[in-house]
Amino acid sequence: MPKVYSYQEVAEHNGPENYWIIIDDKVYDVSQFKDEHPGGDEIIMDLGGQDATESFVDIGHSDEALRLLKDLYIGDVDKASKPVAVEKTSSSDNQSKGSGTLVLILAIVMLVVAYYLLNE
Ligand code: HEM
Repeated sequence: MPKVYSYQEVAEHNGPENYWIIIDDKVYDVSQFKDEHPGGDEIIMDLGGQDATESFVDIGHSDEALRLLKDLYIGDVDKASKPVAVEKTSSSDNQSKGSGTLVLILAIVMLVVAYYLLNE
């Protein structure tokens, strides 16, 4: 019998020591694998403690990736338990960083346009 974990238990493994993710109602311990992930560790850490089925499928991972999953499998998710929101501070940091860059680019574009208009 595979071990069964509640969404709450999985959500508690969202780093920095341990990262578990859910794909197709199965729980995978990706704490070590994240460092070897060809798609980068950041993406895995962002999804730590959460259901990553959609992201995993969207990428169109190869059969090799599916084979790797078998070694990381630790149990099933208890579907009777309630999905919980995982607190993520890093992704909101990234967002503000992203918009800061956008503002900088816009400012440079405006300066260049102003320069050309003034020199006409
Ligand atoms: C434990 C789960 C995962 C395993 C075993 C895994 C494995 C792999 C492997 C083997 C590759 C190389 C390309 C391939 O063989 O398909 C790959 C690439 C990649 N993975 Fe994952 N992956 C996992 C989870 C995820 C998740 C949750 C995401 C979230 C979006 C993700 C995003 C990516 C991306 C962006 C690439 C790079 C694709 C490219 O540059 O061609 N992976 N992964």
